[in-house]
Amino acid sequence: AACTHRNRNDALHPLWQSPLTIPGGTRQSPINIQWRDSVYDPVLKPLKISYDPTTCLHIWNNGYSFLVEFDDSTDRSVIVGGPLENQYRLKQFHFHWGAINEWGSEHTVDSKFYPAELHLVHWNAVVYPTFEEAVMEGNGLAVIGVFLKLGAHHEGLQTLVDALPAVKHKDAVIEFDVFDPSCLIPSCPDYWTYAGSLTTPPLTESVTWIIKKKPIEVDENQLEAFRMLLFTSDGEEEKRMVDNFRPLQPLMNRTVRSSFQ
Ligand SMILES: COc1ccc(C[C@H]2SC(=S)NC2=O)c(OC)c1
Ligand SMILES: [Zn+2]
Repeated sequence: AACTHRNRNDALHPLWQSPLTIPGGTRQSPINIQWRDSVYDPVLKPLKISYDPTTCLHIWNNGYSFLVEFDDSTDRSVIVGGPLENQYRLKQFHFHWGAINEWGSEHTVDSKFYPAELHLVHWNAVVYPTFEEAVMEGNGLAVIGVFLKLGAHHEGLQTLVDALPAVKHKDAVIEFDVFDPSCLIPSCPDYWTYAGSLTTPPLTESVTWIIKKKPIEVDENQLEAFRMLLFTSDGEEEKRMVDNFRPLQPLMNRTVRSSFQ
């Protein structure tokens, strides 16, 4: 079902009024990760994650997803190592999800969709003066992708879920002042990495993707809480915020590397 869902009118998908592809794009995201085609790279280091929970600022509904934004004016919440040459600063995290549990993730593994996918967005503040400039550069961003699968209740996610009714409508924002997003990242160190892009406009090819092999488990109520958010502003005709993921893009001349054998 998911595959027909994706093929039917992808270009007309509500989220993609703008052109689906960028002219000359050679490293677009998301992609299908074919496990057996990924290449183990022994040179890849473990990813080092150090987040300061007090850098958390607020949650807001931007009309595409809900974002938790961080104070990225200093190096208090950073990642380093893995495939990265520099240290990258945490700017925000957000999710992508489906209307039903059969699909929702942006990346797939051996053509399997997960019900949702978490993106933790970081930028290269060592080389670039601002996030906006980093967004335009090949080594500007590093995004950690974490798959969500249906299973046990996730305690750490619940604090976030409890705040969602307050940001039901587009442009709603609430203060969210202490949260450590490392509780959303599996302890298993294994990941895939490849060179890709933003998955929404401007679709710039500036992302080093780090996709965790292990998903986190969340329960049905927690996924349903995502689905009660709205794409629309207060007062407009309600459109549920679901299926906010981009269709799969061609791998082209890329290799997906794995940190594990
Ligand atoms: C202008 O710069 C932007 C615009 C949009 C997003 C969010 C997109 S990109 C991604 S990964 N997932 C998403 O939903 C950015 O995130 C880095 C950066
Ligand atoms: Zn995303």
